Amino acid sequence: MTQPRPHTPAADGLPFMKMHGLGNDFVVLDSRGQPARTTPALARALGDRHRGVGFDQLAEIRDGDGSDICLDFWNSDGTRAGACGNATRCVAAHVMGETGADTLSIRTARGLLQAATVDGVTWVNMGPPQLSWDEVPLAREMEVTALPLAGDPVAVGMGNPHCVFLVEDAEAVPVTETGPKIEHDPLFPERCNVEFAEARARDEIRMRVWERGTGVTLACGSGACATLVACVLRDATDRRVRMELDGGWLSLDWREDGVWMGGPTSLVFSATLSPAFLAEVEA
Ligand SMILES: N[C@H](CCC[C@H](N)C(=O)O)C(=O)O
Repeated sequence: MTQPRPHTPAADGLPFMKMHGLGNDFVVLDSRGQPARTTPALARALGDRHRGVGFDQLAEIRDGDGSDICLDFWNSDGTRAGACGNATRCVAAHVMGETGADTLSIRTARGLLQAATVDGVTWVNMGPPQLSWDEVPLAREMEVTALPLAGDPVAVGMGNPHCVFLVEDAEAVPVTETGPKIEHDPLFPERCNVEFAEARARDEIRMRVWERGTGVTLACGSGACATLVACVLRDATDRRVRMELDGGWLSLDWREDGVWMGGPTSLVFSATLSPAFLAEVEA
């Protein structure tokens, strides 16, 4: 399809923002007041770091639905992600900056999430963990703390599936070798994100991640939440920790109402996709 869409005259292209949280990087489309734009083909084309823009996830803001905004997430392989903690924080910081409010409600595939700015830091409640086999989901009925996998990992749903390994030394883990094997293990019918967590103290965790549909990233917010939950279930840490990821530090707090996560966010630039690029994607 080469016809320009009515709400974006060809001459204007498609505006987007590039953001990151701890180096977990995002292209953000703001489709409030207009039809959603993302297709699997657009996500793949934009996610190409050589011929597109490059991102770990694409996030698309839409008009609120009983919430301030709605947010959809895509991986660079064109698949959807039900949750993305770092992009949620980045978009929340941006929208709260626009309105001057210090709280925001965000509807995602996972449900309604709350964000808040406290002392200049953006926090998001990623919701309560999903700890039954069919919520994660796993292939068949079992305890999420008793998976038939070497290394005795814990499965945790945070709106997307995670498999968390508690390890002695996170630096020594061959993430690019083990990550994809676990991502595609038949135990996870929707594949999974894979985390390797070293509990350094009751209040500190080191974590490295392999993301479903993306690969190694510098950070993963929903993965950080899943990691905290796994460490608490194994009694390796308390419910409130600092976590070091490859891209920096997050604060996490598993409260009654869900897992809260706070940390830095950054808007890198705003730019416009050329009509020629869009026409190529749509061709
Ligand atoms: N980076 C994201 C998670 C992406 C998860 C995605 N790879 C999936 O398919 O679930 C985060 O900060 O939570």
